[in-house]
Amino acid sequence: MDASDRYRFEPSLRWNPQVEEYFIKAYGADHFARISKSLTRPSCYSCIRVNTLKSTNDVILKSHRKSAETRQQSAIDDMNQSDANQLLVASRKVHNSKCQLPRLDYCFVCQRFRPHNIAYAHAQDKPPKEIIVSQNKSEVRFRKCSGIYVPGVLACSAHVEKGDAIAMSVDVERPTGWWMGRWYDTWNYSTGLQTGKSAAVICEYPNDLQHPYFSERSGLYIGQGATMMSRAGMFRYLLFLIICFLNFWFSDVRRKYFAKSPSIITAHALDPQQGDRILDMCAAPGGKTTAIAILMKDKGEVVAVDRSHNKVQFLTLSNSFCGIGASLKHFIVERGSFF
Ligand SMILES: C[S@@+](CC[C@H](N)C(=O)[O-])C[C@H]1O[C@@H](n2cnc3c(N)ncnc32)[C@H](O)[C@@H]1O
Repeated sequence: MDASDRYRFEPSLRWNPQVEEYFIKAYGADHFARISKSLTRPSCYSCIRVNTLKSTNDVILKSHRKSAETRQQSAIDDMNQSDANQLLVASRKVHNSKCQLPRLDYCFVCQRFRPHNIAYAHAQDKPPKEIIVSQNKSEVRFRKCSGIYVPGVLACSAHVEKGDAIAMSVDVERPTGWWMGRWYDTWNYSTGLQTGKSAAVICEYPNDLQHPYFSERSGLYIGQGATMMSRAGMFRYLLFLIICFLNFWFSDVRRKYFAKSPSIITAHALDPQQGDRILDMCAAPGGKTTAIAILMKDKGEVVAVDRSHNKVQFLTLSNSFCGIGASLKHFIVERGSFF
């Protein structure tokens, strides 16, 4: 395939005709076309809900701003003269502000300086270096507007160095990685729990990365990123961020202080009061459960149920880490199915 075709991606949405007609009537054709196009791009902001049982919006906002400045400075310090520098620095610039909606003043909005900063067509003046990632990982990352970590990488061009601009493609034929007759999915990004066995497999033998037939792989190009480590580094480190793809980071503000979650609106619509008894039927990973418990000021009763054993375990762990459930009369997390 010609490089000019391979490194171009023009995502578009196909709507159910009835839904499309409804929205066109509601918004007008032009406005709806713009909305439709925006939906093919990563969101340009994220909403952070502060755990008011542990901290306040002001404290978190200040700490987050400070760490964003530090990261930006370190990106500038790190600069080698590669064409990825601009991308790196731009992707680390974030602007945070308090949410202006009524009763949501304990949330803040992180907005990127250059929204939708993604190059869907690669500069054609030289053949790009490329990374192929698993479909599963790219979807998760795309939804969350974040980076790609080592376990999500299936193949990587030779001579990739830290700071290189990189074409990112998705292996659309394989949903995840394949090893010894079974699919692996080493890192659960939503829970942050690592399944030790399969992760070790990749570490000892990063099978796909060593394959010589990289150039024969088919991959759907989805955009450009900047590498945070060299190809050699990928063999050494297991879980490092490898592509800074539309990214902003929260790793240095600890999880117990906030959650990145739009569930907050749902919790407000429910309007839970202190002393209420609330059943959350499909609870994991706990976005609404924790939002509800916080609105109840941790006083009352919440029963959170999910059918997935692993997710229930994580929900229990993360809630106690967040200090939620400590003073609720009952805070029960169970495995079970409602439907
Ligand atoms: C989209 S997530 C829910 C998100 C969650 N409410 C929050 O705010 O973070 C859907 C969850 O429903 C669970 N689930 C699906 N079918 C279920 C069932 N029949 N009974 C209980 N849980 C179920 C899944 O395991 C999954 O964790």
